[in-house]
Amino acid sequence: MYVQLCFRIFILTKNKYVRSPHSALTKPSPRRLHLPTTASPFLWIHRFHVLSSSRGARAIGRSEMGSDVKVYTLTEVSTHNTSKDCWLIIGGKVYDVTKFLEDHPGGDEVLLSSTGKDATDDFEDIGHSSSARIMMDDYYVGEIDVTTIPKKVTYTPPKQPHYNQDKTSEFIVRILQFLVPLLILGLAVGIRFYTKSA
Ligand code: HEM
Repeated sequence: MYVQLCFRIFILTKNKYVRSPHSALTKPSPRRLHLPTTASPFLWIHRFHVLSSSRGARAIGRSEMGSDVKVYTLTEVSTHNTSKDCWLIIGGKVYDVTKFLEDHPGGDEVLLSSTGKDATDDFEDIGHSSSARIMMDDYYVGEIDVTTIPKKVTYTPPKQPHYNQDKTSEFIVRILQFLVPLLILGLAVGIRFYTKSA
């Protein structure tokens, strides 16, 4: 504790010392994380300390620190699938929308039908407004363990078989197309000739 205090005093005085005359014109931000202007190890230690403090934790974000975020599996979330207890998975996050069911402008049924799966696509397809996205924060309960969500199966159509791969049969068909009408014509002429002479 004492050593930490000494470091801080030293760093504060050192920061004051290294600050250029230009920076004195601007109001120094207390939240700014000072990047070391020198290769001083003290400044690196100070930066590390700020990052690991609660202030730094907030700057990084709750999810990256991972301490106060609850991570749920798909199976856990799937159990909350009734009008009295309804959870959704949208964008890797879990939302308890039970209290929102009646107020949802799109109705409660769509929300209930989006339980037990990743509802991100359903949510995005509607084209929800930015105010709807801000509203979501009120219902946030945790993160989803993405490994528990089955991967999307993309449909790839089966390869069509090439029926006309055999060139020989194609050639025979073409010849027949030409010969058959000729044969019919010849037959007709022959019959006509035969009946006339008879
Ligand atoms: C926490 C999650 C959700 C919140 C906070 C939310 C909020 C809203 C809001 C505020 C609207 C009004 C229009 C807008 O401002 O965009 C809306 C409309 C709608 N939402 Fe949601 N929604 C959520 C999840 C979902 C999900 C998962 C679906 C599933 C399909 C859905 C389907 C709809 C539909 C169909 C409408 C009506 C759109 C229209 O009439 O044009 N919502 N939602």
